Amino acid sequence: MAQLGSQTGTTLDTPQLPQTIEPRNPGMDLDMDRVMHARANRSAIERRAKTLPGRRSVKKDFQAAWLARAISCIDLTTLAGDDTAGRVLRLCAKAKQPVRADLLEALGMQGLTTGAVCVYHDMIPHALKALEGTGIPVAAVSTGFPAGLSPFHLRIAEIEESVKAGAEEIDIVISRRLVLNGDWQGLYDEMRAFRAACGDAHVKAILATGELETLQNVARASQVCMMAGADFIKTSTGKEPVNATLPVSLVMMRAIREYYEETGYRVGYKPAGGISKAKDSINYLALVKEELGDRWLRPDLFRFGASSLLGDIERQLEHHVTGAYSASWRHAAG
Ligand SMILES: O=C[C@H](O)COP(=O)(O)O
Repeated sequence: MAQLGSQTGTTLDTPQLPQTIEPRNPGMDLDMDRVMHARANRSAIERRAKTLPGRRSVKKDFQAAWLARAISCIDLTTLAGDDTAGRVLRLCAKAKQPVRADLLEALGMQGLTTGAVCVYHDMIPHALKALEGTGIPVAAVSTGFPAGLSPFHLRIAEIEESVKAGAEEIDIVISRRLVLNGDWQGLYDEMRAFRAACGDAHVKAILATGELETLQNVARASQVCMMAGADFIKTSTGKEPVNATLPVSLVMMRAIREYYEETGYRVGYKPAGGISKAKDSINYLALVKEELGDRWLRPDLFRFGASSLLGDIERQLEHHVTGAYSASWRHAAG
């Protein structure tokens, strides 16, 4: 596998998981001082975010490795009302072999898979069967996804059912109204209960940032969910009018960094919704590298929630192999 590098000249090794898997985030008591201290200066965040797209220059030799890393971090997703077993089987086939075999061979990337497959509860058995023996985990969205407005006991029961069905990762949605009302104790208690219902499964907390009104709310909700034991914080369901953005990602990554500095626990990050271009995936990976460091550039701490990103990455890898880069990609890659 080629090394991963950036304009800084630094390199990373292969995208396999490290020997030591991160311990689960045990959470901590709700610390209201820290919650109220969590702030986000919108204009400073937006200024910084504007410097990102187009400035990232990934050397040509490293481009395929960056894209391979992106693939290894995708939660390959189908979350549609008309999902069928057949669609989930096709999705799982893509997760197992994300790129054409001849391309993988030409790039020396045999064995590459996506990070996980993400489906609704009813699709878990189909995904598990299709992924048997691959080590690719099944993630299930839960708690009345995407609105999260079903009765609380049913949201807990849904998590328990999905864990029982074999999902190793549960993507819960928080109650946005708790954030909008500044009810941080309520959010903490809700997240704590979701965490407990997940048992040994990893829990990703979807904040639905496009509905939280301010970046300060995003910063505070991130802190509260981590204190309550979230293993990942995730931007969006993909169903809000505004989903993952770079400014929101900056705020959430900085919250993760603060939590790590404070507690020693690494919480993962998952931008989701509307990420469909290979060059966008590079921007996100570069941001993770700059804000959190290389350790977060692995599937146990970083995922893209994406239904259509893989197709564009495959096209770009094909161009890489044939040498036929598109003009826009050349520009984005520097
Ligand atoms: O969590 C994943 C998102 O729902 C995927 O959103 P997308 O279909 O815009 O890629």
